[in-house]
Amino acid sequence: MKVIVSGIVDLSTIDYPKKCSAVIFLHGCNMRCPYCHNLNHILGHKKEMTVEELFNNIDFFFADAIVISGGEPTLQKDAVIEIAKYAKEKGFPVKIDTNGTRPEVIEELVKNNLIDYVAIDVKCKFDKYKEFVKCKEDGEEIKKKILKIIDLCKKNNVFVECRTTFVPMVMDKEDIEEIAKTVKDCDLYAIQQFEPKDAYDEEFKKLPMPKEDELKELGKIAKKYVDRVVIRTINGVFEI
Ligand SMILES: C[S@@+](CC[C@H](N)C(=O)[O-])C[C@H]1O[C@@H](n2cnc3c(N)ncnc32)[C@H](O)[C@@H]1O
Ligand code: SF4
Repeated sequence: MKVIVSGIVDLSTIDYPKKCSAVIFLHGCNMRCPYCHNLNHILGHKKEMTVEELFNNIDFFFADAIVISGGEPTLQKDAVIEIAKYAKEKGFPVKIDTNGTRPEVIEELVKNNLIDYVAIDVKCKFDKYKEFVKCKEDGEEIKKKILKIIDLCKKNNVFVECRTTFVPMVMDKEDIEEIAKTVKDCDLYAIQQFEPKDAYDEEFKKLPMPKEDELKELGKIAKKYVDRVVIRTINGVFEI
């Protein structure tokens, strides 16, 4: 089988907490998040290869873990499973970044011991979802799917992070409060600093980057509900 890849990063120190990872960006996405800094690249680049060819393209000199990201990697179910199997056979821990819309793919990974870390993006308050990210599911469906993934991971001892990229002017503390209440059972909730430079929607390139202090205040709100909260900024990761 062939994997449709948009890019590979041989070494990242930020994509897998506390590890140096190689990141595989799979092509395609079922959302159109206006703030997304990857989507233009993902949609514009496409290369088909086998999993073996993919791994031969990665320089493993420093990396000690694999991150499967994108785009939305779960859209390529068989590819994700094969990549995870290949990585596990080579002894690498595997993390997947997902928007949460394909719990069945995460279930297959979890049930077959092919995944160590699941990071689920929770985009905004659930009643704003459809309009904000242009997905086909409504907010309630998305919420059920996200909760199913959290439950699966918790029951099978797979680390599960939820995270929100905070975009000023279009989100506020109510978004964070509702999300944190909903995902309270996850192992970690991260609030990420929006970087406007490469946003998919031109209008979002004009929005400001949220200040660290603002994110810390939001982190305190989230902390009322979730045991472990961090904020991720261009200056690093801060525990709340
Ligand atoms: C590009 S997504 C790919 C994985 C998956 N589709 C998802 O949405 O989680 C990976 C991460 O990048 C974050 N991200 C996207 N655009 C960003 C931006 N402009 N600034 C900061 N983080 C951003 C997302 O919120 C997500 O946590
Ligand atoms: S942030 Fe993730 S879900 Fe949203 S458009 Fe980008 S790749 Fe797709």
